[in-house]
Amino acid sequence: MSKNGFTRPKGTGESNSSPNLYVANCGPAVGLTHDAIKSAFQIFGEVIGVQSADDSGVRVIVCFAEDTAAQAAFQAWNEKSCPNLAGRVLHMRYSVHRPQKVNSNDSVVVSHSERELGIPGIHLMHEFITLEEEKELLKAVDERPWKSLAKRRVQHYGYEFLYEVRNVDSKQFLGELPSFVSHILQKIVSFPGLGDTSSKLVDQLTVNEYPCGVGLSPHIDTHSAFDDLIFSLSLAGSCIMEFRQYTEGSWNSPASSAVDAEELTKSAKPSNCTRKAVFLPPRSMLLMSGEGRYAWHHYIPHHKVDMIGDRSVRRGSRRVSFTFRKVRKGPCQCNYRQFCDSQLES
Ligand SMILES: O=C(O)CCC(=O)C(=O)O
Ligand SMILES: [Fe+2]
Repeated sequence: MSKNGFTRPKGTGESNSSPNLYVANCGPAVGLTHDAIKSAFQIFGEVIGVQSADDSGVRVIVCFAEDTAAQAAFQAWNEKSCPNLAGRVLHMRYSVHRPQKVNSNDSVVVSHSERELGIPGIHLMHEFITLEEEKELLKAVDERPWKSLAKRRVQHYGYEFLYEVRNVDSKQFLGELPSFVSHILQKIVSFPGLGDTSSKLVDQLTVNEYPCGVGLSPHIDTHSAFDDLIFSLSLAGSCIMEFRQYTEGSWNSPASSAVDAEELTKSAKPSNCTRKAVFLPPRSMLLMSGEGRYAWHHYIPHHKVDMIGDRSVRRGSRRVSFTFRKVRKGPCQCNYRQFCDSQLES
């Protein structure tokens, strides 16, 4: 079963009837975008969509509207050098969609883009880094010591994040962010639409490594701890991130303790909140700012399989995130007092 819930039908050969083709040796990692693949396959009939079959970047699922179009493509291009796709030899199989069972009570519409999500201040950029850069970042952190929490491992740079108080000790500077993230810092500075704010000069990095099925409790990053902009880069595996706007929330609800208090909120069924979610693929950069950063809780569900519409997406063996923030000097003066520890406690 691929991570999208597509699988090879029983039996072999061209007798199989399915509008979906699993196509190997083809994908963004070899310079073929999903759009380019879609237009190439469209000569056989309407293509509903092209999606990654897994995180490799070289295997895709091409979904046609009609079985006959998939058969025509299979006959013409399977195991042949394909002139419309840079002469690559494509390896194909028919594939069918078998959604996996998940808890439907938990369902929330999952968006693929910031526009669909529609939360002010939340931005998502796909393919923020290349596959090569992703590999190098993972190698760099895997060569450094991890600190084990109850269910995941972390590394902190710049300033240590103290989970008990959900804050940093701003007097304990650990040093500049490591050189292996220098090119990321440059890209952050030129993230579109940021303007001239000093909060893009991030100085704190938390690296989280989540094993498959581990998530993160709903929380708002403490206002008094960090400036307006929070950047989170996803590596290795995907997940969905849910955003919750509580009507009667406060800065530390619904979980009154640390971000790592997974058990506390694991079973909490939200009744008094608006929920939205976005899919975070590997190499994407999420920016939380403004209302999305200050007034919405963010949450990674504790699932091995995320439901995206009627598709099930199995999480990889791990997801590693790099969260970049700027430690706040002085109290937060945001317009979201209800969620602001600086303004409630002063
Ligand atoms: O893993 C992520 O993308 C988010 C991490 C996060 O929200 C946090 O460390 O506060
Ligand atoms: Fe967070």
